[in-house]
Amino acid sequence: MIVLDQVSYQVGRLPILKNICATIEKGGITALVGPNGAGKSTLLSLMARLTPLKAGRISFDGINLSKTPNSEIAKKLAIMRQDNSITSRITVRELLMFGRFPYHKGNPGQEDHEIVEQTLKQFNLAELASRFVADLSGGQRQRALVAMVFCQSTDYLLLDEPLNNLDMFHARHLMGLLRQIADEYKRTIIIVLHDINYASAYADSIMGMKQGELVLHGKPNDVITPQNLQRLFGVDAKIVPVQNHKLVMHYV
Ligand SMILES: Nc1ncnc2c1ncn2[C@@H]1O[C@H](COP(=O)(O)OP(=O)(O)OP(=O)(O)O)[C@@H](O)[C@H]1O
Repeated sequence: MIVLDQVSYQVGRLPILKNICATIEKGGITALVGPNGAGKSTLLSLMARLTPLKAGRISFDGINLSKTPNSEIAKKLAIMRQDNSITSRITVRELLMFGRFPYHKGNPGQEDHEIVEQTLKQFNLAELASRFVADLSGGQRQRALVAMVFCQSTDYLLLDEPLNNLDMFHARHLMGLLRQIADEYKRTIIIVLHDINYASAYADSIMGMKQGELVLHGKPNDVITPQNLQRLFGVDAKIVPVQNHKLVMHYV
């Protein structure tokens, strides 16, 4: 369980996050949605301790994030950030093995190799395993980065817009895979999504942020309403039920 307790953040005098309080249950997928600049990436970055927390408290399974050594955090949570340019000449397979670093400390064993090979298959990356990450297309690189995060075998996976650059097939494949990871491997996934329909179709809960505030938090079918779409995005759109999910027809 993740507890966000009165989390605030400001840059200079500019408030970026305002008193965020939330409890995210263990297991399942939580989608973080909201307009550009709402503070989603900042919140994820604070949760991963990439940005130091200055106000409030964040805990994972009762462990206070601010008071835990990096080596312990690295086995508890893994993050894929939005800005993930990789310039060094490493292959996809090496990237995944890098994700295992908190366990093998530079000396991978049989289990590390098995996990990497299995993950390459799971993420449809076997054919790209020997390619340099820097030479991949944006979407291929994105998939490799999510696979690296998965390889870290952490309870919590924080993913900032992993569907960026993915085509229809790979976006759907990745969301299906994340669903499987949550269900079968009992991992907890917090994912920033811009497409609310993927949140509706694959997430267990949605947190909606706007102007640094958490304005809604609940099950997709409860929070996807015309009023909330208007409040969050300023959009009037028809909502259509499809296979028990509410899909937002915001294209027309
Ligand atoms: N270091 C910084 N200095 C100044 N402003 C910042 C800084 N980091 C973030 N901000 C501002 O904080 C706000 C929230 O940014 P953040 O990237 O968290 O939003 P987001 O919801 O992830 O947006 P997007 O959907 O566009 O990726 C934005 O207005 C951004 O300009």
